[in-house]
Amino acid sequence: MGSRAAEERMEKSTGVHFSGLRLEEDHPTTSSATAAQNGRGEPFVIGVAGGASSGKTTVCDMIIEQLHDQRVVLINQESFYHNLSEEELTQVDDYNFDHPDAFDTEKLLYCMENLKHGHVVDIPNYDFRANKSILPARKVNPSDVIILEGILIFHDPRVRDLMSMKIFVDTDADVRLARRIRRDTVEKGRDIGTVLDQYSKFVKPAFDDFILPTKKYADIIIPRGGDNHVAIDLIVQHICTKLGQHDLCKIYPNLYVIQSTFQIRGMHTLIRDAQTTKHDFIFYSDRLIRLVVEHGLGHLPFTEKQVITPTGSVYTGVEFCKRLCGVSVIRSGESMENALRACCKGIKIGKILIHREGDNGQQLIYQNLPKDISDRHVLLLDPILGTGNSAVQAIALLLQKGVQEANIIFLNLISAPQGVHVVCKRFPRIKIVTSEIEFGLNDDFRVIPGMGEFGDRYFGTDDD
Ligand SMILES: Nc1ncnc2c1ncn2[C@@H]1O[C@H](COP(=O)(O)OP(=O)(O)O)[C@@H](O)[C@H]1O
Ligand SMILES: Nc1ccn([C@@H]2O[C@H](COP(=O)(O)O)[C@@H](O)[C@H]2O)c(=O)n1
Ligand SMILES: [Mg+2]
Repeated sequence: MGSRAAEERMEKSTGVHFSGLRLEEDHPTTSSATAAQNGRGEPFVIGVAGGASSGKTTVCDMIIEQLHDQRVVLINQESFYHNLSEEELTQVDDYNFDHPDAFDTEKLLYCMENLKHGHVVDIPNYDFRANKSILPARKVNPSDVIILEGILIFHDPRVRDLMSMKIFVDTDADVRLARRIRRDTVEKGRDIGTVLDQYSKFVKPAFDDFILPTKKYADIIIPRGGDNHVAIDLIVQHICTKLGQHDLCKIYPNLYVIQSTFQIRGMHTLIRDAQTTKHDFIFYSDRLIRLVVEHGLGHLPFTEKQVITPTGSVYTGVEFCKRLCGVSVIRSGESMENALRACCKGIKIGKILIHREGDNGQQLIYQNLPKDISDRHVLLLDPILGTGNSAVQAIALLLQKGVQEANIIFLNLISAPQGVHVVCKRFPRIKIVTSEIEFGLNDDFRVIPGMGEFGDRYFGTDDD
């Protein structure tokens, strides 16, 4: 790809983003594409409803803290309170802030639509003391996870339809009232008489009439709010699983893309950068390869094993699968052998050389495989899955040698969707483990964005 084309691609795919957790003016940072932009699909939207002071914000903060390696943004329904007229402001005690009409839901939908399409949005900054929005608005960046929180966030079906997961925080009325009194007097500077009047006049009736009836829409009901660590752990686990799933994983259940973290994105950024030195390229490729290998090993069968610890106690664990070997596709695949040896002491590693003539004529040139390979689970090593043609040749050879299709785990650093389709359709029982799915292939059948000729960069045989 020419440098002009590369520049155009950069312009399209980057731009200034800010962590959704922070106000722009606090912590400007640059970050890379979000789920919506990197082809992983739309953001995962979570709705969190419940009575006022039930612990919604506390639960959201705990989820966000545990999702520390993901781009998450929290949007409060309270940001979309209608601004009161001067007259309403003079009689604010008669205003019902707990009725669905108190919110500008159209504006909320507009902001969500923009966020889902990858645009930065201005979210009003609501001031409870002034009973109105104040400037500056909060700049919110598109994120992988959007949490929508508010007493009536499940009321409007159009808002509910945005959500992939709905959580209702269920806390006793007396606890909610006690917390509200404390919060409104201490944080909002209100007197207790006003707080109690508002509660009996508006808050309690609205809870019964509008909030409680939306509990039926919840997928998960959390009793005890932020005290319920088990529920929060399970929610976080579920979100992580969903985020780790590339759309291709939904088509091919045997394709595993290791869950992206900022560390993994950082390593990919380095090895994909054409300016990265050979030393750094090897260092970060090795780190990523090790992760892929460890992940691949996790798909091997195991048997239960009990051992006695030095304290004389029984530890019930598992034993590694012993009938195992590696097979590297020469030459790039050899870069993965060290990581495999480091993880599996004394492992046998066979080799296959496939000559690439153009990109359709693949020819098997050389093979050196363990004699008893048919009895083994095989970790097939090739850092790049491009067209899938070499992979098909290599896998066909393994099957010819008697290896069970289900016993092959194909390990890649990066995989092009075309290669995944070719391999998974032809060999639906083999597993593919990869660290990132690429955009595709260019006219020369090279993976894009890719990282160039992996073998040349790793073994130092490129031009520089
Ligand atoms: N589990 C808890 N134990 C004690 N205090 C809590 C707990 N959860 C929330 N709070 C306090 O109650 C108040 C309301 O909680 P918050 O999470 O803001 O509720 P909501 O967002 O539903 O109005 C806050 O002052 C918060 O610190
Ligand atoms: N100016 C306002 C606006 C809203 N409220 C009350 O806030 C409650 C909702 O906020 P939560 O964090 O508890 O979800 C709701 O009960 C409103 O009555 C207010 O007091 N003043
Ligand atoms: Mg709140």
